[in-house]
Formats: sequence, C-alpha cells, structure tokens
Amino acid sequence: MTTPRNSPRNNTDDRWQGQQAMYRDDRDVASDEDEHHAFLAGEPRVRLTHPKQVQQWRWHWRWLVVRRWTPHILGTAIVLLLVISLCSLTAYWSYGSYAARRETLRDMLGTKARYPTPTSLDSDDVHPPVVDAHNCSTVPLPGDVPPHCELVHLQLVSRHGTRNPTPRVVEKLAALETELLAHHNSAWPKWLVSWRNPYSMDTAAELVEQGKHDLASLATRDVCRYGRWLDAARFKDPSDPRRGSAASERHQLAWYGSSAKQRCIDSAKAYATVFSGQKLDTSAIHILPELALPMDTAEQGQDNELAMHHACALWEKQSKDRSGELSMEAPYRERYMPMILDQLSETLGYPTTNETLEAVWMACAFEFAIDAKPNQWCQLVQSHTKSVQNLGDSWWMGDNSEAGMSPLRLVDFFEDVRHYFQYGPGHPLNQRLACVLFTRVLGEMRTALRGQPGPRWWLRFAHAETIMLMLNHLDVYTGPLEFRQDRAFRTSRIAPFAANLHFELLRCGSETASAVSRVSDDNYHVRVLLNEQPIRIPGCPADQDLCPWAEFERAVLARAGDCHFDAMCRLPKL
Ligand SMILES: O=P(O)(O)O[C@@H]1[C@@H](OP(=O)(O)O)[C@H](OP(=O)(O)O)[C@@H](O)[C@@H](OP(=O)(O)O)[C@H]1OP(=O)(O)O
Repeated sequence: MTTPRNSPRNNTDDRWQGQQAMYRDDRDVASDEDEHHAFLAGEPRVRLTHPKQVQQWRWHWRWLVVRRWTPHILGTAIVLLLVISLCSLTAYWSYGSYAARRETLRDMLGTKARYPTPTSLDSDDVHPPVVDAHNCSTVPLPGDVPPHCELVHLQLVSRHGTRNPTPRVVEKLAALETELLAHHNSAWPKWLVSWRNPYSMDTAAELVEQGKHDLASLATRDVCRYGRWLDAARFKDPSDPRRGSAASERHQLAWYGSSAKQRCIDSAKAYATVFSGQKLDTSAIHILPELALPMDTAEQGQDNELAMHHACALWEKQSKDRSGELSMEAPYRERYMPMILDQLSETLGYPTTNETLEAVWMACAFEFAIDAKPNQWCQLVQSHTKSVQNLGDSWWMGDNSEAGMSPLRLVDFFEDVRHYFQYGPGHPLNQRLACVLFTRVLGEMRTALRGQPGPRWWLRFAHAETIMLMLNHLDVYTGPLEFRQDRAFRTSRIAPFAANLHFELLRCGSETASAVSRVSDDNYHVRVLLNEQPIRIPGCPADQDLCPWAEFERAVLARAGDCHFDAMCRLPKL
C-alpha cells in the first residue's frame, strides 16, 4: 500500500515515506520490494539530478536495507540469544549441579574428602591452582590475622595431602573388580563394563600429584597470610652466615617434622619447597622414627608425637575392640542397609553385600579425591539413590528422614563412627594420646614467648588420626555422635586430606592500638585455626578467637598434664 504524499504522519517512518515520495518520478511507485530487487539486480528505477536528491536517495536505500533486513537480523539475534541462554542455562545447571554435587560429595567422603581450599571448592581443575606466593593479592585467604596483632611464633600440624588408597583399601577394590567380572552385565554403562581396580599395592598409600598441590597451596597461603612477620624475622647481624633471601632465612628459622610414612615426608617437602622458596632435600626434615611393631620393640625408638597411636600398646589393643562402634551402628544398619543394598543390587544386577557397598564408596572417594571426577562410581551411587526415594534437594540438608538416605551418606556416617571410637571421644584414652605432642608444642611456644633463641616456625606433617587426636585432646567436637548432617564429629570437615591445625602465638595491642605498647604475658594470645578457619576451644573465651596465653596453656595442660606416655599406654598386667 502506498501512502498518499500529503498524508499528515509525523513519525520517522513518515519522514522516510515523505523522502521516498520526494524523488519518485511519476511512474507508478513501485513497492519497496520491487525497488529493492531492482536495486539488487543493478537496475536503478529513479533518475536523480540534484545532489540533495542523491544524498536522500542514498539514505533511502540505507533505510530500505535496514527496513528490509531488520526483521531477519532481529529474528536471528533473538534465536541466537535463545540458543546462547539455553546453552548457558544447561552449562550452569550441569556445572552448577556438578559444583553443588561436588560440594555435597565432598561432605560425604569422610577422611577421604578433598581439602576445601577456597580455590577448589568450585573449581573443575583436577589440581586446584597452586596460587603464586609472590602475588598474594591473587590468593584467597581465609583466617587472616587480626590487624591489632603480630605473629611471634607458628605451630603447624598438617595431615599429608591426597594419597592413593592404603593396602587394606586396594584389596577391597580388587575384590570389587572380581565381583564385577563374575557378574558382568552388558547393560552396565561402558565405563563400568571396562572398570578395573586402578590402584596397585606398589603405590598404595603414596602421595599423589594432587597431594603435592594440596601442601604447596597450603604453604602458599601460609606465606601470604604470615608473610609480613615471616620476612620481618630476618637475621640482623650482617656477618651472620645464615643471611640470604627472605625465603631462605624463613626456611632456616623453620623446623620440619614428619612421621616416617613417605606420604608425610613428601608432603613436608611439597610444603617446604614453597615455604623456603627452594627445592628441599629430605635431610632438612626431622623424620620421627616409626615404631617397629610389634609392641615389644617399643623401646627401639617410637613416634609418640605424630603417629602416637602406633606407639601405644593400649591403643593397639583397644582399637581391635569394635563393640562400641558396632553397637552405635546397629540401629542404622538395621533400618537403612536393606533398602540401600536392594537398590545397589538392582543397579548392578546382582546380589550385593556390605563389602560391595564399602568398596563402591571407596571407589567413589578416590576417583573424586585423586582425579576430581565424580562422574563414574559417585554418579552411579548418587543417581541410583535418587531413583530410590525420589529425593529433593533437601536430602542434603541434615534431615534423617528415609527420604534423606543414600549409600554415600550411610557409609560416610559409618566411617565417622569408626573414627569416633578409634581416634575420637569413643575411648577415654584418645583424650590423652596427643599429650607428648602438646607438651612439646607448649614448650616451644614458651621459648618464643620468653624471647629465647630457637626455630620460629614449627611445621609438622602427619596423619588424619594426628589431627583427630589433637582435637580430642583440646576437647573439640567431642559431643555424642548422632546421625545428622551437622554432627560435630564429621571427619569430612575436620580431617579431610591435607587437614591442618595452626597454633599462632600472637602479640596483640588493644583492639584500637595497631602495635604493642608494652610487652607482657598479657599481650600474648593464641589463635587456633582448623583447616585455616579459627576455632574456639573449651577453657578459652567462647566469644572471641583470641585465647590469652595463660588460658590456652591451662586448657591444654588440663589434659596433657603429667604426660607419662609409656605408663599410660602400658598393657594391664593379666
Ligand atoms: O586404610 P584406611 O585409609 O582406611 O586407613 C588409614 C588411615 O586413613 P583414614 O582412615 O584416616 O582415612 C590413616 O591414613 P592417613 O591418615 O595417613 O591417610 C592411617 O594412618 C593408616 O594407617 P597406617 O598407614 O599407619 O597403617 C590407615 O591405614 P590402615 O588401613 O593400615 O589402617
């Protein structure tokens, strides 16, 4: 339809309409379409004589092109936008649910859980980046030192980083492989049909690449968190032969201790390589002798400091008595195990047992811990569980309803029960087993507090049980064990791979003063961090992270007391 020339319309369209009409000759006004096609075919339909007309003609064509192609462009843009948003939503939900699943999965894997470093919580990297100690601004730092305090002395006790399964677990996974081969099912997912136990006895319990990253990243965060004090503690005397770079002097003021297990020695090396800014050979690490079992060789040196349970005959005896553990598990096994095993049997297509379930949990734990991939055993277990009770998101929220049950959650709880009795409040002896270590730690802190010479940074590398026994000694997470997601004694949160305890001896001014005006014992406080998050211990103020030195010393000694380790661990005379 052609608009009559003199129609009074005022919008932009009118303007163009008007302009169109200005130079049209008196032939029938061809439709825009015809003109456009003629233009495309190179047959201009109008004769232009005046420069103004030429310019208007050009604008007209631009307008035509725009008007002709805008709907297509818009349509394409809308389709593209839809496709992009659909892709990003899919990516979000898969990544998001993956990230949510990974964060949830992490909670369900007991002492085989990945360490919750700030960078790895949502990272898809198999190895969370070892952040650059020379560029601390890029390092996310939980647990920074209060601004009115300065670090005088540091005690670190860290579990080794991520490792391969121990021989006990390798055997379980080998048994799982045998069981699967005996019940081969072509309907299984391809990965399950071809799954073989990937772990060997030769490398059992060894630190893996992820484990080195765990400790190097921890060292990086420590260097960044404490750097200003680590580097201020320089050797002042210009003639002192120990003078050198900040990192090398830091290293010379450090004392490294490790249990005799290679995974701990290698973890110490990974940490020290960053902390010292140099490659480190084992000779700089004080390796505490592993006790030569059986117990009658106890006098041949023993590591009652970092592998203290193995240095205690009474502990060895009590750890074999599993009555407490089994009676705590019984009601849950009775209530949940049948339904879980039924579904696992249905998923795998053959009658499965408790051993199958534990092995599947271990297979999931190590595939996630070592390769950060929860897309085989973990997914199989989770997806099969969802089909069991049509679970909503709330199942992870700590309710103990039937709807909240899953194989991961059940085995994770049973693992906590095992550790609760072996290294936690389940046995009274476990409250005192860390007394040698704490006696040493307190002594080293006193030396620093009195300004006496000695290492400033004590860095020890040990086991999950070392961390659990120290927490038990501090009377932390020692409440009754209940099957709740928010239970205090939850090993995935307190003793994951690379779990660590920092004991900071701080000299603090008043909240307002930035520096210390007058030094006295009152200025000294201890801050305790578990996995780099401040924790408060009984015997210290409940409303603040800083514990006055005298109160901390009293709280620790209350349990360490007269630490007669050998007498405490002697087997009762029959
Ligand atoms: O076979 P596991 O993995 O269930 O038991 C390990 C135990 O690991 P965990 O139970 O604390 O995760 C500790 O290993 P880490 O804390 O060093 O990771 C014990 O140190 C380790 O004992 P061992 O290496 O001194 O023999 C347990 O292995 P185990 O199976 O021999 O008991």
